[in-house]
Amino acid sequence: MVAESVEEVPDAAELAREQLYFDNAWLHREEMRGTASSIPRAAANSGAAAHMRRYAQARLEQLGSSDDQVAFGRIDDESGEPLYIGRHTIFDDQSEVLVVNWQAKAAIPYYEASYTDPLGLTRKRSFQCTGNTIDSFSDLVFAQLAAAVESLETPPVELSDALLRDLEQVRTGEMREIVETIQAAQFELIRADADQVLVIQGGPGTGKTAVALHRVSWLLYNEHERLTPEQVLVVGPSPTFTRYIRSVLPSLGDANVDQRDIGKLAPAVKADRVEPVDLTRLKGQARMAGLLARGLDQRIGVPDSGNALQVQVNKRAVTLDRDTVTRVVEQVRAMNGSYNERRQILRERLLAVIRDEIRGGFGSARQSQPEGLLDRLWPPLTAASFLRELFGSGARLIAAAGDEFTAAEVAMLQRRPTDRISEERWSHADVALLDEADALINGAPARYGHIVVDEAQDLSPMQLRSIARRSATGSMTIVGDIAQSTGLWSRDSWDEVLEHLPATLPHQIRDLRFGYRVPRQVFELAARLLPQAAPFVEPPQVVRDGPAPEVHRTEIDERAERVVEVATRHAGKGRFVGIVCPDACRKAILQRLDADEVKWSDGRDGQLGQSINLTSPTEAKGLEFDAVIVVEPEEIVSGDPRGHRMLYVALTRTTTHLDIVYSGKLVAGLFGDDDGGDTGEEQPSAPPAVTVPAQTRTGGSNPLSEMVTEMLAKEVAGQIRDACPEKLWSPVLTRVAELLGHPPTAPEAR
Ligand SMILES: Nc1ncnc2c1ncn2[C@@H]1O[C@H](COP(=O)(O)OP(=O)(O)OP(=O)(O)O)[C@@H](O)[C@H]1O
Repeated sequence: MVAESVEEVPDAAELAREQLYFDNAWLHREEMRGTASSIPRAAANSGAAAHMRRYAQARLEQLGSSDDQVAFGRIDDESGEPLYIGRHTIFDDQSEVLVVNWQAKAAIPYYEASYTDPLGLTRKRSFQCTGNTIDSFSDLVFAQLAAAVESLETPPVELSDALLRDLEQVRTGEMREIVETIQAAQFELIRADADQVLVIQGGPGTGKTAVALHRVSWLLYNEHERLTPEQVLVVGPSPTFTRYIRSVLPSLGDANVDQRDIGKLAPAVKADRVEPVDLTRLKGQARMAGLLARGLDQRIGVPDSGNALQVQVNKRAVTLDRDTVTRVVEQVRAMNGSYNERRQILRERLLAVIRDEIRGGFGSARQSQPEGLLDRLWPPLTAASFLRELFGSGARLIAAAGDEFTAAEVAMLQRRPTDRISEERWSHADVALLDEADALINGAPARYGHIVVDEAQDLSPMQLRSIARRSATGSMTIVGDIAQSTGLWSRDSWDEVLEHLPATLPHQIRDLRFGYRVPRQVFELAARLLPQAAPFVEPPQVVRDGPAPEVHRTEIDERAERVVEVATRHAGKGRFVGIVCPDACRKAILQRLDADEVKWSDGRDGQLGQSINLTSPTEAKGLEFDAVIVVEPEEIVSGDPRGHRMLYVALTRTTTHLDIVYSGKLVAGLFGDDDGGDTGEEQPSAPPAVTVPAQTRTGGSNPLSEMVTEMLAKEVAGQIRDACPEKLWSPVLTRVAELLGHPPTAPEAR
């Protein structure tokens, strides 16, 4: 469990001294801001001025706003020399550093010093400010901390008040930077070597996304000679997620990083075609890459038809020698390079063949039109036209499939093309195929020096290939949680992801163990799913408490009303609310929201609103809300091949409040094993959360289950008592047991 850290209370004189330092640093920062603003005025011409304006703007952004506190921390080493840590470096008139920025190597001990290894520090101070006015500060004095810890049996997790305060803050629709409170284990990953594939694995809310984004900022600062913001790509699972995280890097001063969702990597198409699950899965498999490569190669060749080798030279038809053309085509086909690069080479070679053929008889070869012949030998294609023609032709598909696909799979891939290519409708799975085809036809896309992939555990092999081909060096940060891996590509191991990523650099898988988002009471409930969802995963250790989850049992036709009622109650208290509901319940809830004129936002639109948001469990991945309402958990479980994982995701989106609204069955195992068939009346709230540590949640008695049993038993007893005389109680109970399929054990046998 987490222990209180040893922190000193500030004294007034020291506070005043610190404020003087802050005021002085503030004045110097203002001077630096003034200098930055005047840079464009020094430009010799308008071109230079534009360039300098951009530079000045970037410099001003780096320096933050006038209202920002100059520093958030200070470290003192054994020499007694303090070092102030802030978001931006501040110099005085003699170019001495007054405040060092958090990414600087000198700031490392601020994050990584601990009572076991203080890294030469005697003290770490954290400031709480309003603007640049220090309200208070707290100190960790490492010698005192070590002494205090020695007296404890279990070493504590060091948690500062600043961290706990930060975690308690009300959330908005956008993720925030966490530079003030990054924890040592997180910082170690943030500054891990760039030359690797670093996999950050961790339970919900362990800070994986936050760490990956701060890692980008760290690398941009410390590796600036080889990495610019434009050379970094951050890939998220959905537009909503990308919007949710998009302001973190700009707020760290790194605005030009390319942040996109996985659907936006390929050539732009509208991907709204709905396809059967089997087809989506087939299209995501890596062997589709072979099919596309073969299919494209099969578009090249010398046609049999009579006039195929005719070209017009100086308005006269000339037929080229078949053997010669065939030899040239085969030579070019065997070359390296994209389809279009080689097509260009073939054009040049055809001109040479024409030159030889006419030997000056029909005028110059330059007056020939080889385009028609070129198109017949090597047709002009775009990714979309190639894929449309491939899927539209059984013969082409069969030839491209070779031995690697069954006849049934080929039949599944075939579809009738639309009359016009602009009318073609593409599916999500097609997007990665279009990207693969585009790379084959036009060559590799723009490549990046470092790529971050969030929620990587769910991506298809074809999507992973899309990402891999954008990596210039193999340097990547892969983020996710195997216990949250759901959908068609749910996995039990990172190896299945790594096999599709570049292997030019070594990889390592690192765990984050502390859960910062989800309060203990909620996590203990969610963790009950883990033995079934991901038995091999060690649950994170939660760091704070919150209110117990509430369970609402309603009639099916009152379910939407109850959901909206709970959501508006939370929203009324200024909370950022997420309704996580399976598709089957969605319509009724949104109708109810509209009927009640409640302002809400649709997670499918790619943007979260400030108040009530409606999302599916899949869309909710990676997001968080102050209050989460999970609707009909049983349907969430049955709606995904890894339904228990999906429910685990849904339940762990909250930073504070969790409500579960259901009308059917409650998922077996969530509240114990006996609650699946409960038919009781409304159950206004769940029993309080158990205090069993997550690590010991399996085996032994189950207090939550006992409480539910007790509650339901009392409810049923009340109904029987009200409904019939005492002499009927026993036969009624016997009949109830029979109806449930469990004849009661004879009393004497118990
Ligand atoms: N050191 C920290 N200081 C302050 N807040 C933190 C810290 N670490 C994590 N958090 C907060 O915890 C919450 C969860 O973080 P994040 O979304 O990065 O977790 P995650 O591991 O990616 O979760 P999930 O697996 O659910 O996507 C965020 O609100 C984040 O700001």
